[in-house]
Amino acid sequence: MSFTAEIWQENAALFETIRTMPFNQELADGTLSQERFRHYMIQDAHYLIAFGRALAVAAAKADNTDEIVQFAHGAHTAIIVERSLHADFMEQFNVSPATFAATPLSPATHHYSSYLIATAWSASYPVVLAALLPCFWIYAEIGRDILARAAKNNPYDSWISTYAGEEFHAAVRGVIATVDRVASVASAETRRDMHIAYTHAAKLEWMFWDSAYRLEQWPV
Ligand SMILES: Cc1ncc(C[n+]2csc(CCO)c2C)c(N)n1
Repeated sequence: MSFTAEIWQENAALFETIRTMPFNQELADGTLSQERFRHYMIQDAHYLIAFGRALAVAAAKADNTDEIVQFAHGAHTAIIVERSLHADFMEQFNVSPATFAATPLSPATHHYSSYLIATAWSASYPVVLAALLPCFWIYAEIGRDILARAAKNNPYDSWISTYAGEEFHAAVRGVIATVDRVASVASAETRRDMHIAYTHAAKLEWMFWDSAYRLEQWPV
């Protein structure tokens, strides 16, 4: 079994919890409130900037030129996606630039963003990649799962098609292949740390969606 197949299997219950959580169920059936989607989108714009930075650090740590290109391109894409959130969704769901500028990172976004950036700078290349993998892989699987059961005329259609689309899936297959390559030459100790990083980031994906559903704010 490949390293990534093993990681997927180990985290299968967590994926099922994410797949069936209220945010994703309501996103699929089109009943998710605009207020919750708006909260998610603003936080996602913050998150994507941190994710882009972490990918750029991964590119700088890469073992070979193909992987420098792969992750530098990923960093570029994360920022393009962040900008398109402003140009398309925020426009459509009435989030003005002033509202975005006045909304700080929520506790969950702050936690996930800080974890990725700290890991990118301080961990070894294989562990950095394992921490970045859930963001790609879980979104690809959630995107396809939601597309398969999405209601007709779902107001969130364009969000769903981004993550269910072939272009995104091709990029995800590329990241999975790189993680398998890196794991195949890593020590047992590094592979163990990769498992820990993957599970940690996957839990933060759950927390991110859950916090949007709860319209999470700072308690003080
Ligand atoms: C919390 C959160 N996690 C994952 C993604 C998905 N995602 C966004 S950009 C990107 C890679 C592009 O380089 C991926 C996989 C998201 N949007 N928000």
